[in-house]
Amino acid sequence: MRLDYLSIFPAYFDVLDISLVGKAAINGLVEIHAHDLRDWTHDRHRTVDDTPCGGGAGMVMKPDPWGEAFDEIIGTESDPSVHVIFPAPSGTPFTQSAAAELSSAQRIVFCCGRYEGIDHRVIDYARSMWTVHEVSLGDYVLNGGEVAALAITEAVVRLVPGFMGNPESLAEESFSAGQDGLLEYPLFTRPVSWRGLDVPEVLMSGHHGRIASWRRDESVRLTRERRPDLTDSDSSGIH
Ligand SMILES: Nc1ccccc1-c1cnco1
Repeated sequence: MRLDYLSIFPAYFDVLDISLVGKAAINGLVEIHAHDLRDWTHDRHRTVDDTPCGGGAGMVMKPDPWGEAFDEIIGTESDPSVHVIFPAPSGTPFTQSAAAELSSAQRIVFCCGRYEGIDHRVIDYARSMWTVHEVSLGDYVLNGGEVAALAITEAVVRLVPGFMGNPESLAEESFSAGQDGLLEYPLFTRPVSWRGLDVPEVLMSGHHGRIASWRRDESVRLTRERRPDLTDSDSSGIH
């Protein structure tokens, strides 16, 4: 899988060389390329923004640098196998199932907007050429798409076959299919007693049936408490 990042702050992605994703890059599972959008400007100030047509506050990212960067990084041929991701507050909520789908992609290009956003024709052009995803991480405001791109990268790459040492651990995580769309149950390890707090006895009983039942009950309780929106979804085991 090749991952490209287009940003006016490409140094954000240096962290990928040290994180878990870095290991995948080393063993050849993942190829990381970060690019400075200003490399595709031609004026002395390396300008990437301009005032919004129709007025309004702030600045909008000009289409030209993006178009020239696309030509060089992706090419000028249409190819639906290339996934282009625009993190944006107006995007579709990013989910674990979207991460799972993207984990089989051979090529993902992250376009990290800043200012008030990117000239919409950039997205329209990208849609005419590749498979485009405008995605939001949640209902809050970031200063740009870089942090969202890092989060999406981690969610996707850890699902790439061969990346996780123990793929079985993926099955029991929150939002994984194996978890029935429920939140993960509380976890404990040694010591059994810590600052007057004890591991639930059932987990020390060695009775696998009771342990599984306790874990399921805890997942259902937590999901009902914190994510009632998940309790009605078809994927959750509770209704
Ligand atoms: N607020 C933002 C600004 C720029 C690019 C993405 C976002 C974003 C993504 N998910 C939530 O916010």
